[in-house]
Amino acid sequence: MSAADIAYKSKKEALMNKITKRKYEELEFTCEDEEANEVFRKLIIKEKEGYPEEFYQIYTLRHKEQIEKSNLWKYFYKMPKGSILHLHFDTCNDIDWFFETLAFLDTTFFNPETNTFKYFKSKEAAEKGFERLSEIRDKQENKEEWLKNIKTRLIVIEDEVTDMTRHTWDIFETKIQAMWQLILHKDYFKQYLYRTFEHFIKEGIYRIEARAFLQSLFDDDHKQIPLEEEYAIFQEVINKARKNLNPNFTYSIIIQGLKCWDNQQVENYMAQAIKAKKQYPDFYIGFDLVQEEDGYRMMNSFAPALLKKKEIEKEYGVELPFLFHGGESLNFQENSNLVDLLLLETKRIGHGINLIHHAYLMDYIKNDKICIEVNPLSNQILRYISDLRLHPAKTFLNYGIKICINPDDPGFFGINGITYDFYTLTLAQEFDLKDLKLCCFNSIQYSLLEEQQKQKLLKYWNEEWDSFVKQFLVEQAEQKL
Ligand SMILES: O=c1[nH]cnc2c1ncn2[C@@H]1O[C@H](CO)[C@@H](O)[C@H]1O
Repeated sequence: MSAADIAYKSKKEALMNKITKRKYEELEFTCEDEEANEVFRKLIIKEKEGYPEEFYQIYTLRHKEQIEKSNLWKYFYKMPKGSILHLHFDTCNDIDWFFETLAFLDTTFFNPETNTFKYFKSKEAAEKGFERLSEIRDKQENKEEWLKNIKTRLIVIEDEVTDMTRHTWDIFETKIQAMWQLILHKDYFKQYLYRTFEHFIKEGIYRIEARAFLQSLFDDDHKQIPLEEEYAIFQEVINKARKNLNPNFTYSIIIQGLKCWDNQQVENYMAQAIKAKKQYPDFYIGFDLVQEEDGYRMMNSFAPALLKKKEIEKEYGVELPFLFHGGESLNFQENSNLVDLLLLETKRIGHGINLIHHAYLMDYIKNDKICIEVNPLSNQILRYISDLRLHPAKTFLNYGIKICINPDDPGFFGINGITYDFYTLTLAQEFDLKDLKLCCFNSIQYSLLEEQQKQKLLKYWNEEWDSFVKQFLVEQAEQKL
């Protein structure tokens, strides 16, 4: 090698060191991590060979069954993933389970005209148009076909995702709301929530920060439940999960309001949210506004209401951070919500897709360590990114921006848990094991856990991660023999 070659090589090495240091600044890798990473990188390329080109496009979940049977699925499933930081509390229904447990109870009613489900304590109490679902089923000649069809009322299906004559958000919102009057009944909700926990905890999730409405649960007479009772219901299910599934598990709520509200409604709701935080500070941990971002007002129009937060916080003597959705948009001129999110001091950003187009903000977001909650399959199903290879996740990651991987509304996408998002994003963008370790680490590091608890969870996750990597290496070595 010539002197010039040697100099070039060492210059390149120095540059690469600088780049990786910036990307991994808060994280360390063991020798086993490095070794496993090399194996994993090759396996990902091999795994990709099993799928056709269209795997990444438009509706990747059409390959759901093949994904579950793939060589690497079990590793993705078992990987200790840390936290889920972006999930809507009411969109996790495990459809098959629902039809086995709750759908045919005497209190489950359905209106075939409006396609809505609703709880009624008795037949006499049922509103016009609603029939017991079990009685509707009993009248069917072909029960199997009917069951298959009714299941599609609760999820977004491929035909809807690909039907360009319809706006997916309309389909999506209608289907979500069709379940509220049933699943948010206090007794149904307890079972539903526990089932959600089971899925996530089995997949190596130790914490969930879910977006939820304040006081959305109701009793047998459809009366809203007081905050104290609602809190008690959540705690009962969380404690059961801690006892039966994992004692390290925690669940907190980011209170979500709606973008269709006017500023007075937002302000009043925010005040209620701050009051709830004062009462249960570990449980109610943040504030957000949801719904289709470009379907309603822009964030700067909400600012007059949102800026009142500091005043209200002072009054109650607590702080309730903003954790806003933002940049879930393909409108680049009209939508500069990300700028407003920075000014409003959001702690994290849900989605952040159009940050690529407001690239002048990337430095601020990196330096302020504002974690981006990435939701790959949601972005594809809601038609923001049709090809997962073009998702900005890896660009953010390589730039040094903190990201974590999330499922957003898994039940409504017809899946359970978070593994599908991990798997499909990894294949699409050729994430390696170090990238994934970073995403998992970020999901704990940028959670809103109180510092001591966070350190404790990081330690636990680290141990789980190390044994996962060791096991992976052992199995890979055995396969080679
Ligand atoms: O990706 C999203 N962006 C914005 N809002 C969403 C998204 N997914 C769900 N919701 C909102 O959350 C409610 C359920 O809790 C949905 O009805 C929808 O308004």
